[in-house]
Amino acid sequence: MVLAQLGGSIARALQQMSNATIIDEKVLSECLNEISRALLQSDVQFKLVRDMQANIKRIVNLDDLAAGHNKRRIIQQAVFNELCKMLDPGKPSFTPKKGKTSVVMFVGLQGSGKTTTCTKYAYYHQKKGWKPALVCADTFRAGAFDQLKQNATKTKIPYYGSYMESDPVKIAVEGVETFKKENRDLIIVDTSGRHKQEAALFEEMRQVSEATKPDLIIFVMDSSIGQAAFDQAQAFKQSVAVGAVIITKMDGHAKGGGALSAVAATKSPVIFIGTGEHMEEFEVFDVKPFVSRLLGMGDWSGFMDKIHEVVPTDQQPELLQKLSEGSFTLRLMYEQFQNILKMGPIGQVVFSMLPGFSAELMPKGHEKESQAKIKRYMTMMDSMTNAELDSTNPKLMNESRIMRIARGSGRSVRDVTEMLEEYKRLAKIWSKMKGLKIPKKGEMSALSRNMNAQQMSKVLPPQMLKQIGGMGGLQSLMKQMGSKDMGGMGGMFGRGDK
Ligand SMILES: Nc1nc2c(ncn2[C@@H]2O[C@H](COP(=O)(O)OP(=O)(O)OP(=O)(O)O)[C@@H](O)[C@H]2O)c(=O)[nH]1
Repeated sequence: MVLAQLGGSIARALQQMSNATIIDEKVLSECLNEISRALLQSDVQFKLVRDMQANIKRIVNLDDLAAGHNKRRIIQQAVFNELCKMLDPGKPSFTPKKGKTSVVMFVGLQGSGKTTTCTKYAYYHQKKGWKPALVCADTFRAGAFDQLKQNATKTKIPYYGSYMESDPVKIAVEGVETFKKENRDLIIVDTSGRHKQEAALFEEMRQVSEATKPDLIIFVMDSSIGQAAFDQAQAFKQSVAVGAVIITKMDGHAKGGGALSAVAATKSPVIFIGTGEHMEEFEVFDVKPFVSRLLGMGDWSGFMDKIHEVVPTDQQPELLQKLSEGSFTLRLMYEQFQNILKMGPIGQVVFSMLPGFSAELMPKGHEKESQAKIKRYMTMMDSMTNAELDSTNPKLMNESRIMRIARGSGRSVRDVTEMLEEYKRLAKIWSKMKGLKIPKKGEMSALSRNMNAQQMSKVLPPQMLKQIGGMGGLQSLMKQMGSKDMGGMGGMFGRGDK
C-alpha cells in the first residue's frame, strides 16, 4: 500500500524541521506544507488537509518549541492527533448483538468489493458463533446472485435470492422476513452497485432501506478511489443513513488517502478493512494503531522497544531468537498469554501495543471477556502435546488432533478451531520478524556507533525498513537517534545492552 510511503514523507518533513536551529513561524509553515503535500499526494481530500494544517498551527505553540522541548515529538503528536481525529468521527457505529436479530445493509459502487465483503463480514461473525444469513438484492448485475451463492455455499452460510424476480425491494423484504423467522441474528442485505453514482441506484437503495429498516448501513469503498472518495461517500450518505465504512483492497497499490477522506464525509467510522480476495483477509480496523503505523511511530518501528516493555527480561532473548527464526509457536503464544494474565488489566493495555494483540484478541472496553477468552485458549492448549505446542507446521493440527483437544479440555471443536485461527493470525503477523538480526548483550552500543545506514538497512527486517521510510528515512532516523536525548541507536532496539 502506497499509504506506507506517506509515513516516510511526513517523518522526513518533521526531521528537516527539527534540524533547523531556530523554529519560527516560517520553519513550521514549511514543515506543515511538506506534510500537506504528502497527504495530497496520497489523495487525502484538499479541504481536510487545509483544515488539518490550520488546526496544527493553532495547537502547536511556537514558544514551547523555542524553549528546546522535543520539537519533532510535539509536532508529530499534533499530526498524529489530527489524523486520528480525521479517521475517528467520535461516535462508534451501531454494533449488532449476538443472539438478537440485526439487519445490516451493504451499499457501494459496482466493483468496490461489496459482494465479497458481505460474505467476509458474515464469515467473520460466523466464526465467532453468530448465525448470519445473506440476502442478494442485487438484481442489476447478472451474475451477482451466483457470486453470492457461491461465496455463501463455500462458507456454509444460508442465502436468499432469485433468478426470476427483478424487484430488489421485494427480494430484500422476503429474504429478511425468511431469516427473521429462522432466528438468524445477522441478516446481511447486499444491494446493487453501478459504475457511477446515478439517480436510479440511489432511489433503489433508498427503497430497499425503507422496506427492510436496517439497523446499520455499511458503505463499502475501494481504497484506490482517489480524490473522488469524499464526494462519492457524501453522495451515499445523503441518500441513505450510512453508519459505518469498510475499505477494501488495502492490500493493493492504491494510495489509500482518499478512503481516509470518506470517513470525514460520512462521519462514520471505518470498522473493517479488506486485505485480499480470500474470506479470511478481513481485519478489524482500529484508528490509533493504524495512524501509528502510518507515521512509523508504533508497531514495527518500535517493535523492539515494546518487546522490552512487555515481556519479562528473562524471556526476551528466547522470544527474539524464536521470532528471528520465524517460529511463532503455540507455546510462544501460551507464554505471552501467561504474561498478559500475570499483569492483569494493565497487561492488556501494555500488550495492546504489540502487533496483532489489540483489536482482535483484546478489543477495548471488553477486558473481562478478553481475559476469559485467553484463559479458555490456555485451557485448550493445556490439552496439547509438546510436539503440537512446539510445531511450526500448521498442517499438523488435523481433525483427530482437534477433536482430542476438544475432548481433553471439555470445549467444543469450534472453540479449538477458533483458538487455532487466532494462533494463525498472530503467527502470520509475527512471522514478518523472520530474519531479524539480534545483537548480543553488550554489542548494542558498539553496533549502533559503528554502523552506517547502509549496514543498518541490512540488519533491519524489510518490513521495518519500509515503515521507517526506506533508506532516506533510516538515515534521518539514525542521525536523530545519535543525539543524546534519544539514547543512541540502542533506543531503537530497546534496552537490551544496559
Ligand atoms: N485484492 C483484493 N481484492 C478484493 C478485495 N475485496 C474484493 N476484492 C475483489 O474485487 C473484485 C470485485 O468484488 P465484488 O465483490 O464482485 O464487487 P461488488 O462491489 O460486489 O460488485 P457489484 O456486485 O457489481 O456491485 C473481485 O474480484 C473481488 O475478489 C480486497 O480486499 N482485496
